[in-house]
Amino acid sequence: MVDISFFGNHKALKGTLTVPGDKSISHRSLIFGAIANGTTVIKGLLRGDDCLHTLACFKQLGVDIQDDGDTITIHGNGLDGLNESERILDVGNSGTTIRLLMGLLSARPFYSVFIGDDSIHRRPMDRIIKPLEQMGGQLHGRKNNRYVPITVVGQPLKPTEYTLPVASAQIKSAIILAALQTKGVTKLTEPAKSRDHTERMLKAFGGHIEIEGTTYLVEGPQNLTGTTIQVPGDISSAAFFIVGGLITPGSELTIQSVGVNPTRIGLLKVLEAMGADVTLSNEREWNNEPVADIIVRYSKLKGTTISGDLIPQLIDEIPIIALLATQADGETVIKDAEELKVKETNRIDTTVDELSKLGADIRGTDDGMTIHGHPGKPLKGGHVHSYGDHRIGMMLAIAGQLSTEPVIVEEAEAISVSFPSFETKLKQSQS
Ligand SMILES: O=C(O)C1=C[C@@H](OP(=O)(O)O)[C@@H](O)[C@H](O)C1
Ligand SMILES: C=C(OP(=O)(O)O)C(=O)O
Repeated sequence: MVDISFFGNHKALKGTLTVPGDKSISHRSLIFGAIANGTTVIKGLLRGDDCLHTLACFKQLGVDIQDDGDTITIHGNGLDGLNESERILDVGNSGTTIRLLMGLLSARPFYSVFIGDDSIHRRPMDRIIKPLEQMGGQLHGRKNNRYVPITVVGQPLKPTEYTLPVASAQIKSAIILAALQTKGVTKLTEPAKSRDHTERMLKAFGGHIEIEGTTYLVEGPQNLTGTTIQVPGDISSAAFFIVGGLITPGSELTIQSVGVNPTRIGLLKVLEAMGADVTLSNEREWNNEPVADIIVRYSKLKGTTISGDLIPQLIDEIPIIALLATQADGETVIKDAEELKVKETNRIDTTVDELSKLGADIRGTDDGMTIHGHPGKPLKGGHVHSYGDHRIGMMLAIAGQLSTEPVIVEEAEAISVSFPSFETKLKQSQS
């Protein structure tokens, strides 16, 4: 367990930077590359712990993956190129890895076992097992099929119609990966639009999916063809620098080549409502994914309400939005965000508890939190805990921009789950 001290001492954040590759897109590029026929080249893959676990799982499943330190090359042999792993598949801290691979492996003709870290052992897996069981899948987990360890006895599945209980790209993607291997048409409906990277990347690999609003039709079986993927920067990682710039007087930052997929830009919509000076430039597309440079300047902000269909578009950004709201004039209310309770930690509790320790005026609710902002009022320093949650760790590090004493983040090594170069980049930006 590593403690790291963060103390920005109100130093403006300045300059031009890039953030590591998008985590969701990185996982999917490895998955599709592994099950496609032919060569897939991935540039800009996130080398965070979560994606490295996905990569290691596919190596264990017998996929030929070369890594020259810059580019990943996968020599895929289609779905038949996956073979039973002799050992347990360890997903570490990564919910995306386990949930997407449960869907994928439920239709492969072999036996698989998954484990992960303590956090993964507390996160619900029945949300994946239920729809796959409806397709005839045989998956089992601890506590009545709810928790890891999970075993999967892969076999041919039948198509189904399923309505997701929550808007979740992990559930949607797990079912799509099973449906791609299943003869017939599988139909999914989600209550609100979740991130659509799987759908976009499926098309980049030559696959098909019909999308009508929040209903998806997948006809299987499908054969995919390897391609070249350039992964954009992760807006969920950029969010820490965007907020750092907005709350530290004198800041002006350009974050280059960030993914601005419409299902991921809830943060930008909230910032506009709060009056933030954030602009996009150099807009383009990489493999069906919109990309732009984001320019951020210190701004005076006002509180806002964040709820409903916007929540899935910014779910991972809520801890850092809570910090931002401490500096906005008036009240910020976040509701309809119960999903925060089943992330790496219960992010309602960990955000509220740790920001309260730093003197923030914040209160947890059943489905979110309420923050009373005090623009210009410094936060306190002292010991705070990430509880092994990378996003809580980085949010607390950015709080150190405005603290009167250093903010010492316990279990700060968790940050490498999604942003290994975070501390270095933050120090480089502090003018
Ligand atoms: O599919 C993905 O890549 C992800 C989906 C989201 O989870 P849910 O599907 O549980 O909402 C998000 O919180 C997670 O960081 C990554
Ligand atoms: C929730 C997250 O990831 P995962 O579900 O893949 O662990 C996250 O990165 O914030």
